Amino acid sequence: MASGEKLRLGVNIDHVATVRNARGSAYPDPLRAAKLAEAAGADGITAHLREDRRHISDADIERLVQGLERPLNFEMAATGEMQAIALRHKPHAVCIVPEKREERTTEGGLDVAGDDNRLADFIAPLSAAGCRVSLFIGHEPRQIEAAARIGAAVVELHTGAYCDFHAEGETEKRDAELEALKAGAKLAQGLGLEVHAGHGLTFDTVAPIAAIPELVELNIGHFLIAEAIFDGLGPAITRMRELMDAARA
Ligand SMILES: CC(=O)[C@@H](O)[C@H](O)COP(=O)(O)O
Ligand SMILES: NCC(=O)COP(=O)(O)O
Repeated sequence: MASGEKLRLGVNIDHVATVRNARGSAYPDPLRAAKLAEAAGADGITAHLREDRRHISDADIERLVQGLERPLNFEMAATGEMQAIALRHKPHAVCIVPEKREERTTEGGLDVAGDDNRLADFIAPLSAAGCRVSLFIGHEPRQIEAAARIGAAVVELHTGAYCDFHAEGETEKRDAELEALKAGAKLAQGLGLEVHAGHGLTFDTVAPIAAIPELVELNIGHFLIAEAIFDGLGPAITRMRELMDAARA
């Protein structure tokens, strides 16, 4: 990141759709939340169209593509169905995420090193269509090296374990995870990858991650939507922005 350039905040609006779907109602509307997030300073909007459609729907993606001012980061599994949807909409960014049917949330990163030929073939048409392809991975060097080898433009490092250790009071494990994320970010940037991070970040955990100088973008969702219940989405995003900027200052 060039000095003075701000760390971007991508706001993930998946869990607006989770609340909507809990009652099968038409509200709350993820596009309305996304526009509010843009007005509050989000640099982009992230939405994960899961194969089981548990939150974001195909119609949500359609409306986000039509209605957003800022770039859409479209998260999806590496399946033919999702590739066709991405190629139809050509969002600014496509982030490939591993999915397990029964998981509560995205548990780990992609095994790029173990699936490199298939993933190389999978991302090639997306890159050719002008989408900035990102791979959601752990901080292990072999995964980062494989991401660079297969031609991804971006890696997003999974911060879930760091956040979980923090919540559980496992400070030694949290700090070890943070060090590994720092090393991973450095390695990825050295290999020419743009480096993002996200998953599970909160007001309490964001600063040490935002301070990692190689990071260009954080994607944050579940906590911001939860916090919006108490303070509103705009103020929650403003506060997150302040914490990110302070960590960079
Ligand atoms: C890939 C990622 O970290 C986000 O998409 C996050 O997982 C939100 O979606 P879920 O809560 O469905 O996992
Ligand atoms: N890719 C991570 C993301 O979009 C947000 O994850 P979370 O903050 O909802 O856990």
